[in-house]
Amino acid sequence: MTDTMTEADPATRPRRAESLHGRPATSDRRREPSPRRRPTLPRLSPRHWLVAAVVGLLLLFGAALAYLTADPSGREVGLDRLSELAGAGAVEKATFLDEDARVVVTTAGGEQFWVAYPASDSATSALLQELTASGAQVSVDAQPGKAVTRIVATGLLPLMVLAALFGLFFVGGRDGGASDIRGFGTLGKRGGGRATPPAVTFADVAGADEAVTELREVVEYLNDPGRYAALGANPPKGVLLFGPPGTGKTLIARATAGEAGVPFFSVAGAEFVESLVGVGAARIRDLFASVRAVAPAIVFIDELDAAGRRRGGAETGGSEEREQTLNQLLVELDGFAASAGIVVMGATNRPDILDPALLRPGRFDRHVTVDQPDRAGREKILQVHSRGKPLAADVDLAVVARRTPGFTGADLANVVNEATLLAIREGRSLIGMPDLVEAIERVLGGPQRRGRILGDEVRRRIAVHEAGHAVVAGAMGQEVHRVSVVSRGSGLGTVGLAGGEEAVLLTAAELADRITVAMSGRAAEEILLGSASTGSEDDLARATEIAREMVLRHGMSPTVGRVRLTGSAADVFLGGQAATGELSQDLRRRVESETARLLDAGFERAADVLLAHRAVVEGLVSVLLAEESLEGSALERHLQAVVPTT
Ligand SMILES: Nc1ncnc2c1ncn2[C@@H]1O[C@H](COP(=O)(O)OP(=O)(O)OP(=O)(O)O)[C@@H](O)[C@H]1O
Ligand SMILES: [Zn+2]
Repeated sequence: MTDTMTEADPATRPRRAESLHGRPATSDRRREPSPRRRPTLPRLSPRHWLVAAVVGLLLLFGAALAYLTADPSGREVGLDRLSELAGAGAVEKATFLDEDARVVVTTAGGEQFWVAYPASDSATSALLQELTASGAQVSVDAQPGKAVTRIVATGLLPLMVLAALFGLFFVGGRDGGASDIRGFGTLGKRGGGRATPPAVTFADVAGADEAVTELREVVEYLNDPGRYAALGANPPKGVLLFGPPGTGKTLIARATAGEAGVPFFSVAGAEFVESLVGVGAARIRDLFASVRAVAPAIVFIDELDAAGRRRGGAETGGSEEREQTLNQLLVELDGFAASAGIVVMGATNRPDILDPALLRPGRFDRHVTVDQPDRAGREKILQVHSRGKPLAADVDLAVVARRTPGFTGADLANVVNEATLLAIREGRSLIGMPDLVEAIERVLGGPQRRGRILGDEVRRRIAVHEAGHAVVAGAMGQEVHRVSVVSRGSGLGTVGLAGGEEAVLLTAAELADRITVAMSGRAAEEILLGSASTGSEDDLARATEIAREMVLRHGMSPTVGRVRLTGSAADVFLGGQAATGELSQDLRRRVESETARLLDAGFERAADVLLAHRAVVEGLVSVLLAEESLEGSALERHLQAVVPTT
């Protein structure tokens, strides 16, 4: 059981999650500015190469023609005029341009003109002799450059243009075999995929161990799809990656393909939503046709929410198109067999707005959370990105990691990049610590980051809240396997508790414990910080729900009695609204006060534990502020003093 300090919709929580946490008063992380796209050089497909070749060849052809037809200097005169001048000894210089079939003549007076070769070769040699005899300085230029150019321009170039055009039609005429450059031609034609698997592997992904572990199954499946089919096992057909922008969802999907050695098709959800009805659906059909041709393969749909938005909303324009697109996507997802070896991975940071039909079994039924990295994760990411970069001896990546809480993988890649640029700009061959520090400032100052970073005070409050949950849960004998103040999905911090959720029966004492654990974050804030915050809203909602059910459903309140209050009024009550009618005024009051009493009791118990172990809580808070997350034996050591001995 994971207890997530969630601030968002239930849909954003990992399945089987129990939430003990709350939302900050104002921010809504889901409305974050859309993810930055790092500019990358487009990969050229054969099709693009061919287009480039045709254009290039045509340009060459034009240049050659211009060269060949360029006029020699001077005006043209007749042969007889030349003979006249030669006879008078007035020709100073005569050049026979063989390729142009012209004679360029300079007179004693410095005048320049040209004469076309006579009609026959013999006449031309006669002219040559005549000019030589006249005392003119005569030369013959065979113009080898022009000769070659003429052959190329009139023979070879047109042939090459024709060949390239032919290739273009051939490549363009079938699916696949193209790249994933966005916005060029139709999706079907460019296919989105490359037959060669990406070069990135899990080794290039750092600080996302949980996600990587879950995706190993996908790799295994792609390595041998037939085995899944033979065993009748449920293959990982659709995987939904969710997490904040820049946490490496695209990278992880690409690395999964690289690890499995299969082609990777990448498209953006928005590409399927056109204004023309039916175009998006046709693109999806084309895409999957190309994927089937090269399977096993991975299809990655970035920003899945753009195409997979909940249907039937009151939207203006484009909704019919969106519906058709979504339906086609569902048809494709249902259409391929377990042995097909096709895995569709979707990424979103708004799982709450996805159409529920997309999340059904057999579709996007595997959910992988891609978290913001914690301190250790950030250090590993920094290591990955500074691989092969010249770091000065004073650089300590652990220190950089400590200084960058809240930074995503993309932010950290940016930091290393900026630091490199700084060093280059100043003509240094090594990247120093000052460069990295300056780079952190620059990335922090960027427009994307400013809203996302949490102030020290808020971080401390989150740490206090989470430490409170952890210590109280530990004291209640629950197994706490992880505490973290790193935002997870849309949450602020988390406490991972083992077991519990699947219990068949729960005793009144166990329910009371749950209320106590839920109230403990709030209690810690009040005790250690002297005030409450909005961060406990979800915790309170949970605790209240449990308390109401104890009173109304399970007859666990002495004052209300061992009774199951049924009927619509009680259900309304359970739904959190004031009951009307059916429950008597008196009974209603008793239900209310019993609920409040159970909640108060839970709070008091939590507060008692926290007061008794205040030093443990404070110790945990400072470790959390430094390390950001704590698990395994390190966490065990911290909670040792509070865990009851059995
Ligand atoms: N865990 C990580 N390990 C190493 N590098 C990372 C990691 N996360 C992000 N990066 C770096 O940040 C870049 C951007 O990440 P990516 O585009 O994969 O994020 P994303 O979650 O898909 O974001 P978006 O929501 O913006 O699409 C990656 O190409 C990589 O360089
Ligand atoms: Zn909480």
